[in-house]
Amino acid sequence: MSLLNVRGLTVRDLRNGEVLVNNVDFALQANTCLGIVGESGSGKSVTCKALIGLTNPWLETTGDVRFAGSSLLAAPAEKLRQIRAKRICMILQDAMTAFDPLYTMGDQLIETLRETLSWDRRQAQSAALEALEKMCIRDPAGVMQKYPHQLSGGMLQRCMIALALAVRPDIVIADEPTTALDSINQREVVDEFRRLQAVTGTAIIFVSHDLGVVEKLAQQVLVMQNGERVEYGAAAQVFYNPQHEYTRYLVDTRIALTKPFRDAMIRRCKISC
Ligand SMILES: Nc1ncnc2c1ncn2[C@@H]1O[C@H](COP(=O)(O)OP(=O)(O)OP(=O)(O)O)[C@@H](O)[C@H]1O
Repeated sequence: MSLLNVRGLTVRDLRNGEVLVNNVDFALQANTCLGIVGESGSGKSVTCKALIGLTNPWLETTGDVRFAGSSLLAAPAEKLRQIRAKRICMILQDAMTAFDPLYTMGDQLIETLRETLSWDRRQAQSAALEALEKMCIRDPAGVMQKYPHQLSGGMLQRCMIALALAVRPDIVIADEPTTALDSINQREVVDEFRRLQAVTGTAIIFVSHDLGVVEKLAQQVLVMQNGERVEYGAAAQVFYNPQHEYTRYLVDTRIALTKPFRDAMIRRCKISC
């Protein structure tokens, strides 16, 4: 049985009847990563938020979403809140807005762990430190004393992943977690997600418009366009033998974007070798 099973997920804007996500099916297996790709506005974020009841009140979600066998769409608000706190965590696009600028990272990590897992302060503090160490953050004690604005975007993303690591949810939903980062930090954050998966076995839904990033992480890929599922399957199949024209377009665009860079690097290497 899949950890998460989604059938006919549909999200409609009740104000104007617009269908934002239309009849989407997919599944997430334990200890795997599902990549959701598609251009801006294709419905990736709305899909993820709808799974865990985080959409605005004017959006109506229908279909069947089963987490470990039980329905998430039918779950009472309090149960859903508990699931979001402990079992399905969402990592947001912009790490800067996820943390409160008025508190140190240590206070925020410790308080979140205390509240979520009912730990005492010492327990939460050592778990936070351990999680930061596991994310290969140098001087974790120093980072705990810093305020968010004193840390880089990449470091804040790592702190968010560290928090997810400490909570050890069943599923982490990461919505474009590398968008705000430069390419070096992007690569580091992707490595952290790999580490997160290796250390905890957490299943990941990784949303991105960057196929290159998804290719490094995902075993399964869902391609979305205009709120519809256009392709879904094993990553190798989707990337190397795409069936749908739109997927071919995404793959070709990526090649077109990266080829000049790759060629330039090869030329440079040849000159200097
Ligand atoms: N809260 C909302 N209320 C109404 N419409 C929304 C809401 N959020 C998103 N939409 C609309 O739903 C559609 C899908 O948006 P969504 O944010 O899911 O796209 P996306 O694929 O995640 O894009 P991006 O890569 O830019 O984040 C868009 O047309 C968007 O304008």
